[in-house]
Amino acid sequence: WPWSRAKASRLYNETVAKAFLQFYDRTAQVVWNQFMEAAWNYVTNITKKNQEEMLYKDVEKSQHTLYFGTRARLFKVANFQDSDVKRMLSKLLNVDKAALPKEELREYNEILAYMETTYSMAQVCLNEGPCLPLEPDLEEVMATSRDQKELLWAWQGWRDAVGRQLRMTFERYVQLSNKAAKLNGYQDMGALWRSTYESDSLQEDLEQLFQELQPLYLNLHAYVRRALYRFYGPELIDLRGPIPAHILGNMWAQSWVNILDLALPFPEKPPEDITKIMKGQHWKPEKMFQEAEKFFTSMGLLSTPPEFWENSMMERPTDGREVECHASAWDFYNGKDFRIKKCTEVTIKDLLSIFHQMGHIQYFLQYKNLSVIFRAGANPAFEEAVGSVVTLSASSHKHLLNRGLLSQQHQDKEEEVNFLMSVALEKIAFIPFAYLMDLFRWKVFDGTIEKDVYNQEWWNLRLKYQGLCPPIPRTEEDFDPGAKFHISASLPYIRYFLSLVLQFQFHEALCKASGHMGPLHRCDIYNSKEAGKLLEDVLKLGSSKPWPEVLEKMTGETKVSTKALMTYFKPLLNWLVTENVRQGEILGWPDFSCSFEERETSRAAFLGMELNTDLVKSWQWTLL
Ligand SMILES: C[C@H](N[C@H](C(=O)O)[C@@H]1CCCN1C(=O)[C@@H](N)CC(=O)O)C(=O)N1CCC[C@H]1C(=O)O
Ligand SMILES: [Zn+2]
Repeated sequence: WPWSRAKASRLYNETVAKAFLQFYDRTAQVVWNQFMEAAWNYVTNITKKNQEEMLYKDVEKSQHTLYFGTRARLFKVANFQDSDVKRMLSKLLNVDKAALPKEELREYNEILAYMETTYSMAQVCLNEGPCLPLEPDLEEVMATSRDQKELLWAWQGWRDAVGRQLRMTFERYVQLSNKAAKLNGYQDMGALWRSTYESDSLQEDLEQLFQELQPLYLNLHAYVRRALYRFYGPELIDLRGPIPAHILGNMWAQSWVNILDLALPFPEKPPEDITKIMKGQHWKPEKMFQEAEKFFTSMGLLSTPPEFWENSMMERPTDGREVECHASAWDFYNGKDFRIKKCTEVTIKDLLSIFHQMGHIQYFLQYKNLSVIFRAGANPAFEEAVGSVVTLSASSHKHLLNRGLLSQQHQDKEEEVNFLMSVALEKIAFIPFAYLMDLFRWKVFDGTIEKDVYNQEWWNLRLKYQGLCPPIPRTEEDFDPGAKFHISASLPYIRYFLSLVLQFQFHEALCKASGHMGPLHRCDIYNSKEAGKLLEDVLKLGSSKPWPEVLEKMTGETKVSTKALMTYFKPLLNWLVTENVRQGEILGWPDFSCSFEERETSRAAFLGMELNTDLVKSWQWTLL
């Protein structure tokens, strides 16, 4: 190639750079597409042969990345004019795991496949009876059982089947991850992950957002703790302590919406059971995907190509194939093939989750004509926020009524508080979980958390940020973080924390564009071409511009702000604070442990905590 013959770097000029990038783009589309096909074949039919094929294609992809990554370094971008060329070249410099020597790259890819497959194939067996997979069975138990012994069985069984198996492998994964990061010029893998946000104040900004959301979370935590106390009694709940992690309706306690029935502010006005209505209307998975797509096309956004409907996996296969059920959206980087893989059940929860996945597909469609280098969200949180922002409208009373999924015409004040509580149990409960997932991994990568204390440090963070504790004593034989998909699949998570704030900021901007008047939580942007245009202009930029510029295009602001989220939940916060003061609730968990065995080990953690109760008390009064 011309540049390989170039005598001096003076030939590595901007014109050559453009040819170099075009050649990269054309070849990357082929190499990445082949890898995605092999990866898809593996996760939708887990066999040794398919794993070998995927590992082989992964090596090819890494060779391609390394070839271009090393040559990109030779261009003197400083005096280049074209900002796109400069931005593309700088993105090529990070070759991630491709920097590892051949043998270690092979070992690393085998470790990644082993961890993700262990998670996807794990089951928990009843004494004589069947073995239950996570989806839908164990998740169903965690969501619907109100017998704390049964909940404990599923909670502990899942962690024995997954976390314990990954403990040793994870240690080697950390070593190789950090080696790869260092070979790319980063301190550790956490630093490499954080670099995608192009901000040197990311961690401080995130902590600031978390602190702003604390009053909302602490009030919800105290209120839910009271509700669980009423149902499970004092032998399980200490009204001044953390909540046992197995009774929140979710395997990881990351969403509490499944215990809405126990925490309904006005139980005499329960919301309609939309899952029942869907089943009564004979909804099928395909109809759920069509419903989600229709939301986007109603806004004038792009529809999915035929390949989507031909190639997606919308249900768990019944032909005995082992598959990875964790839902995901796939871009095959050929501008034509986009898919969702989901073991869909006909429930409102899965319908809303499909909106999230369809948001990824819409982003893929909007940026499909960009260079592959720019086929990503403005930052990973933008990717996550697109589907979630549409879900905020799709889950509104107005929208569900309009789509025939609710029959009750209007919502009175009390029903509205019930509705806001259901959204808060999904969104507010999620805040500290989404924050601590990468706080934990960043500390593991930078060595603050050493391998012989992984599990107790995990639980110290779960105590400090979520106000949870393990229902039974944990040891360093356990590896509870590994029981969460993204940790076994080595997928960063801070994107979901940032997306939680961003999606409300987007919601406010899109609702304004749609001409919505009135409370934010009643807004439904369905059918709004103005909102669709605003969203389209943002999505088609992909990652070609720094994300603050993209955020400004959408919202007029260049900074992530919790203002919209606080506006959305204001009516609920008022109700919560009044209720908590009436009950004389303690905000936070000064008793810091669930059971006497726990008391000793976590005392040190608690005493080291910054949580300052006087500060918290002051909030209570200001909020009042
Ligand atoms: C159910 C959802 N699955 C992820 C998602 O949709 O984000 C999957 C797996 C990880 C990445 N991914 C993708 O699809 C990517 N290809 C998207 C992209 O292109 O970046 C998920 O994990 N969620 C939803 C909310 C909280 C979190 C959870 O359930 O904890
Ligand atoms: Zn997502």
